[in-house]
Amino acid sequence: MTTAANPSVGLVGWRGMVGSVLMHRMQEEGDFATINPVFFSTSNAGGAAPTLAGTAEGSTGKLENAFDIETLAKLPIIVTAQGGDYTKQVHGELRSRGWDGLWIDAASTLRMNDDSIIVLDPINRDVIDEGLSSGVKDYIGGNCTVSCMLMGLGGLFKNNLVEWGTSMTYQAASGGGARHMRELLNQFGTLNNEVSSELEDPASAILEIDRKVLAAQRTGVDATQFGVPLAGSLIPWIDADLGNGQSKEEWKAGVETNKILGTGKGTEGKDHIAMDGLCVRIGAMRSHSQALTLKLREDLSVADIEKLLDTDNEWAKVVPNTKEASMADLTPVAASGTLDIPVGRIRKLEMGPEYISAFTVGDQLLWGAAEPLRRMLKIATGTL
Ligand SMILES: NC(=O)C1=CN([C@@H]2O[C@H](COP(=O)(O)OP(=O)(O)OC[C@H]3O[C@@H](n4cnc5c(N)ncnc54)[C@H](OP(=O)(O)O)[C@@H]3O)[C@@H](O)[C@H]2O)C=CC1
Ligand SMILES: N[C@@H](CC(=O)OP(=O)(O)O)C(=O)O
Repeated sequence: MTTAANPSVGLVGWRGMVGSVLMHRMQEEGDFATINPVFFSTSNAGGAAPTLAGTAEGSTGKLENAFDIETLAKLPIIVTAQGGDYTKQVHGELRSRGWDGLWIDAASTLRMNDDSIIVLDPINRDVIDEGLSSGVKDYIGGNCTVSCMLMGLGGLFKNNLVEWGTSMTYQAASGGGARHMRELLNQFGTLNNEVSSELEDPASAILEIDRKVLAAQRTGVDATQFGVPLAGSLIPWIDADLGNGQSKEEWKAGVETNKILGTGKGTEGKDHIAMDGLCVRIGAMRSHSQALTLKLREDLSVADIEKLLDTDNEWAKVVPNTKEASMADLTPVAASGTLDIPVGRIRKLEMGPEYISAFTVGDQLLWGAAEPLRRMLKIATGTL
């Protein structure tokens, strides 16, 4: 039951894809019992606020205007999953009029600012606690690929065992947003329709089917969102072109990993970790996968590595490096909709005893987006 003693928390972006996952998790965990939610909208101010499990009946009232700085400024905490444009427009205005509340945000806009912290508390609770006690006010969720990697490989990263790493990603359509997910499914449907009669006939020629599918991919599928067909293909570039051969998504792997861990260049007592790789979009729905090559600082046994990973946090789950286990438990289909971060394919590589491979998968809407924000809100309100 919400009470007057609970802190008021502004919720912006609650009906979007990330916001909906966040609301679902908050209800599932009973989080509304410890806050007084104030729901905002950029499109329907004055409309009815949602009735969510655990909020006191009638306590949420009407939707407030998400651009009304006066109303926002009365709140001690604002959580937003509205997107980067909203953050750009509203955050600066709030701060410049002296608002000193906590801003908890899914968008990347403020992530690399010197006065913000990237939140992923199972990995960097110390950095978050230090930030809260030293007066940091902006707490930003990390890039989904980076957060999922660190959740799976935390046992090595946190113990300063990684000298450098590459991450080759297989990122789901959801990273682009809801419309991208729909487009992927429509593309699959178009391709199937194109050859449905041939598929019904087991005697039809597979190369003729392939020819028709390719022709449809090249001319017949709607690729408005992705720009090129994704179904039955892949896209080896995600996010902006930085002009130096690297995509922005690839740049984030290095800078965000080090910021989350507090291992930025020059951080006393903590070694910078070189992280780089290639980011690729594939036709998965909502879980990002990545294949890692890590150079460790020590020659650890595979058993020791597995133990470190498995015991680091309750969500990392080591998958035995066998064909059966990998196929059953180390896929987007296995991980989606769960908070588990399976990590497998762990073995020593030919390059030497300190070189290992690993493969990890994570639901990019849960640990990749909503869950770190939900937990940050609980930390901020003293309930985690
Ligand atoms: N997609 C992802 O994988 C990730 C996204 N993020 C961040 O989160 C932000 C939000 O992403 P995402 O949730 O995908 O964005 P959405 O487009 O799903 O939602 C953003 C806003 O769009 C408005 N909206 C308009 N039409 C609809 C509709 N039909 N259904 C729902 N909402 C609608 C809502 O605002 P209103 O109610 O005010 O109209 C909503 O809050 C991103 O911009 C990004 O910064 C972070 C990590 C991962
Ligand atoms: N760029 C990610 C999704 C995302 O929103 O990332 P970020 O939070 O770093 O902008 C993807 O396409 O899979």
